[in-house]
Amino acid sequence: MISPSIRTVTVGLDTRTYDILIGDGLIDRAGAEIQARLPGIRVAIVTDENVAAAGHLARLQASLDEAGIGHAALILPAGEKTKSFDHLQQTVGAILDARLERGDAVVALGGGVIGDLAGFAAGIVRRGMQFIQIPTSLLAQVDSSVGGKTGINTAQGKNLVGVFHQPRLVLADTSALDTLSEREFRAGYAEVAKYGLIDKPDFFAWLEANWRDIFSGGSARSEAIAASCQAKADVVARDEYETGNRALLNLGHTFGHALEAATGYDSARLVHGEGVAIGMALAHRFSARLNQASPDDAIRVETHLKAVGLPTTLADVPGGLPDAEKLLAFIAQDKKVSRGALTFILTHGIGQSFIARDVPASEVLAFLQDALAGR
Ligand SMILES: NC(=O)c1ccc[n+]([C@@H]2O[C@H](COP(=O)([O-])OP(=O)(O)OC[C@H]3O[C@@H](n4cnc5c(N)ncnc54)[C@H](O)[C@@H]3O)[C@@H](O)[C@H]2O)c1
Ligand SMILES: O=C(O)C(=O)C[C@@H](O)[C@H](O)[C@H](O)COP(=O)(O)O
Ligand SMILES: [Zn+2]
Repeated sequence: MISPSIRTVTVGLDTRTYDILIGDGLIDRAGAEIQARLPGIRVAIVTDENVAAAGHLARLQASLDEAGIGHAALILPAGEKTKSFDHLQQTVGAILDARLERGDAVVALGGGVIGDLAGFAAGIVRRGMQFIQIPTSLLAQVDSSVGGKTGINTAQGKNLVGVFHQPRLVLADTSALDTLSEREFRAGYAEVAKYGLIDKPDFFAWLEANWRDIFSGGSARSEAIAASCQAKADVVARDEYETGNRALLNLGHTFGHALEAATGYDSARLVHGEGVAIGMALAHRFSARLNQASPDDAIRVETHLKAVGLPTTLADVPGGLPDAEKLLAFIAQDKKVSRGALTFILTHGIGQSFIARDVPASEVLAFLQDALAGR
């Protein structure tokens, strides 16, 4: 069934092993791909207004009809604020109203917001339903659809409520990216660059040379998506529940998540990938300040992120930020905090990240004060 133009990356998790299929036109083949793996199921599609308006919902529904798969759909507002208790309740209600059984599937058709929310609902309705990811943003295709982290935000911080719940299948239709805005494509690129900065210096150098081809939809685009999925699959297969090195995937997120919370999850001001871009630039600068890395590496990271049009400093966040103490309070809610001690992903250089436990809050505070003052 799988054509040669479709790439497959496998996430190896014993009996819960699943495939990520990457290629053009997969939404139109979704019905057949689902029927082949989960015969006889019905599905609840969860999507958002932008994705539906771009025609992807209709394509998916037509494909499900063709395969004889019964379906219901819930269309939610677009944007980070949708990852909320209110929308979780609405999603759970819609799945139950559609009378889906435990063996039926929730299908997330959209970006990471829809994937995280719908995945959480799938993880808790009837104590765990089947879950299928059809990611339509670059960020979701390279990161959020893989690995089983699901959840919602609260006023206290990002992703503070959720469950691990792996999908049974990921269908990354690269043609869906043609309707994505440039801003959102750029934001997703931050997570692509992240894999290079974590432990793949050659991949980062390749991105520096090839990012234009990735942005213009050339062959480098699907290559970058597959490489990113492979990088994430390798980490998840070794450490599904983040008891160790999976935390490296959080590079840039300790600062980035605090910024998202501090801006009230207002997607007009800051989206996740932009927060991650600023967070990665800060993590490299903070590492240099703590004499862990050369300042030249921090400059190299910032130069590349700026070249693609991503924000890299606190001053790049429109509308102003709270003071350093308040930002530190959000950081103190991070899920990597252990017995009160802050954990950061720091680096010894490009592709040499490491988990730093017990980072003194006083160092973080002084760094944030300087960063807010533009020093
Ligand atoms: N679970 C994980 O492992 C993981 C990993 C990374 C990020 N995340 C989460 O993912 C979220 C960010 O994901 P995102 O950047 O995809 O945001 P998103 O879901 O808000 O999507 C970005 C925007 O693009 C629109 N969109 C998506 N696909 C489209 C398409 N094909 N055509 C037109 N418009 C389209 C959406 O409507 C939205 O406005 C954050 O909440 C973040 O915390 C989770
Ligand atoms: O999958 C992971 O593990 C990641 O950390 C990937 C991140 O890009 C993603 O944003 C994730 O949701 C952050 O995880 P969290 O545990 O800090 O909420
Ligand atoms: Zn992320």
